[in-house]
Amino acid sequence: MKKLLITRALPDSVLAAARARFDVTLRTETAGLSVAEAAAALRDYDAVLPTLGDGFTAEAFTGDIRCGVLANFGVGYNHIDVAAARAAGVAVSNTPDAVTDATADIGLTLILSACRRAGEGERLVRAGLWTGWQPTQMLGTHVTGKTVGIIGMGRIGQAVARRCLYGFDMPVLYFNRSPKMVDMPARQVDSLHDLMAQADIIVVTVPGGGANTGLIDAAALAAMKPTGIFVNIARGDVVDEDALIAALQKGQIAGAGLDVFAKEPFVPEALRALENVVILPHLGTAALEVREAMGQMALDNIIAWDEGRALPQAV
Ligand SMILES: NC(=O)C1=CN([C@@H]2O[C@H](COP(=O)(O)OP(=O)(O)OC[C@H]3O[C@@H](n4cnc5c(N)ncnc54)[C@H](O)[C@@H]3O)[C@@H](O)[C@H]2O)C=CC1
Ligand SMILES: O=C(O)C(=O)CO
Repeated sequence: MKKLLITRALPDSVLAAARARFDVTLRTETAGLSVAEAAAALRDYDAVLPTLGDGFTAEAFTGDIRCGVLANFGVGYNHIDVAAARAAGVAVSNTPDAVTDATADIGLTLILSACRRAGEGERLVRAGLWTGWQPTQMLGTHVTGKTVGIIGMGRIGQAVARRCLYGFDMPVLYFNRSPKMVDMPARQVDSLHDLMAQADIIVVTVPGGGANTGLIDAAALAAMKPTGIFVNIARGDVVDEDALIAALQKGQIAGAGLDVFAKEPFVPEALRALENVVILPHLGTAALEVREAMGQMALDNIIAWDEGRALPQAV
């Protein structure tokens, strides 16, 4: 039996399926693998099922390598240096599609919560400070009919766009790195700053890492409307977090909804102190059947590798 390292606890059904087929070591820590631990995993196991936060940097691939496949649990693989993996003969796969609807749903959760001040309202009630319904209390941004601007019109971006368009009558604008045709009435905008300026609500759905680190900087945020709401469901490093905090503190934008942060699980105190920000602990795919589908997809890629077949979701 091949030796498989699973770097984080997974749903029972996925673990049972993995154990039926492989000699499984399950790591139960919640923190990701350090670079040294990632290097040791590549040295000691035939296959690894890693996830976000694990340190598969170029340095991790410089030692002895026994591992033949890294089957990532998640669609985002910015924690894996894929070029270094390829050079070391390690195949990489991910879990596209399995994550799309759930992550888009969290995007809508953040749009609605940030616009309608849901977090702030809940804190008020829990603190026993609600004095009763009033026509002028806690007025937020009306979502229906507002223009949404999607940055990165891939699988998740399109799923967010469809929900906005058909659920909330929202005109959809999008900015994609390459020209992108989509099967819905949405308009592609040629410049990131034009998109930031034209939309009422911005949703970021690009991959993290590489050239996308710092894509949304102070200048991009400054292009937004003062009434604008900024939502990030992609990766924290895509946004200059200090610039975002400054924009929120100055009232340069109206609010934000964030599922991801630059240095997870660290969330800056300055961000946590802001009433006009809705903060979630990277909940995009946090539903049992979604996590089961992701785990089974990762496992199917390891089985394909074990049987000498092409990886179905090769990166
Ligand atoms: N919050 C969460 O729990 C989750 C977050 N994610 C994140 O969402 C990301 C997107 O996932 P998918 O939609 O499946 O990927 P995808 O590959 O289908 O879509 C990404 C899109 O972004 C575009 N793009 C890339 N760089 C760009 C740039 N600089 N400017 C404009 N467009 C750019 C690509 O051309 C592509 O259309 C993942 O890489 C992951 O980091 C994914 C799942 C869950
Ligand atoms: O799939 C991903 O990239 C995530 O962030 C977690 O599901």
